[in-house]
Amino acid sequence: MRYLTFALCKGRLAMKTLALLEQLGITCEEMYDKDSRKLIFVNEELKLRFFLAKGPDVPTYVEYGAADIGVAGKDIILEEDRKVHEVLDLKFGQCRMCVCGPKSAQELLKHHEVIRVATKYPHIAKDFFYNHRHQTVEIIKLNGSIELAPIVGLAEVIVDIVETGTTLRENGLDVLEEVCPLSARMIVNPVSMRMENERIRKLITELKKLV
Ligand SMILES: Nc1ncnc2c1ncn2[C@@H]1O[C@H](COP(=O)(O)OP(=O)(O)OP(=O)(O)O)[C@@H](O)[C@H]1O
Ligand SMILES: O=P(O)(O)OC[C@H]1O[C@H](OP(=O)(O)OP(=O)(O)O)[C@H](O)[C@@H]1O
Repeated sequence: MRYLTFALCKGRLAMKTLALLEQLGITCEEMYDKDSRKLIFVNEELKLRFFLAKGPDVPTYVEYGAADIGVAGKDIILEEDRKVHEVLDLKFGQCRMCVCGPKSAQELLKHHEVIRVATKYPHIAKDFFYNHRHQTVEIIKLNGSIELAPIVGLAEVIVDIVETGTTLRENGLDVLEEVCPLSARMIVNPVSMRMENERIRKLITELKKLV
């Protein structure tokens, strides 16, 4: 039996993914050691391997087959648009992709003005404004603290993740429009899906009972 390799996201989703796998008896003790710099972990008994990667890299590993299976946020899956099968909504990491800004920007949206949109997700933002709203905008790519952009005058609105709404509230911004709901998803390499069908199907079926 060959190893099945899992690519998991570092950060917010990591522990929840491990906790879910643990419920199926899939454990990887070494992975919980926060001080370790080790990147890949093996469960010899089940012939599984796990590694943690930066979120946006997870679909890349899965598309190329360097990982058979991945877990990543729907935001990342949409933004990266890789050739992978999305097989399961894991239901944790729930949040929303939204257009946000000061209340005053509502008018600019309403009149389809050519506004500036700051975001960590240029692909999602472009698709939403061009294909859904049929509005021409200027997309400005940022890498974090997106809420700053309308405050300092870099953009009129942002496209970003909203979970509790605290960041928006504390910065005097509002949700102006919802783009889509998000949560963690399981993705599979298309070739692995065929070659390791039985093992992967079994895993999906067992996970489905838990989520
Ligand atoms: N409040 C939230 N903010 C951001 N992402 C969230 C939130 N709630 C759930 N998520 C999910 O968690 C994933 C991001 O987790 P992570 O901790 O890696 O955040 P990040 O800020 O994007 O990472 P980094 O700090 O490396 O830029 C997202 O892809 C999303 O699907
Ligand atoms: O609605 P809330 O519960 O406040 O969560 C949403 C915030 O959390 C995320 O930022 P993150 O902490 O990942 O920092 P970043 O902006 O630097 O990526 C996201 O980009 C929002 O800013």
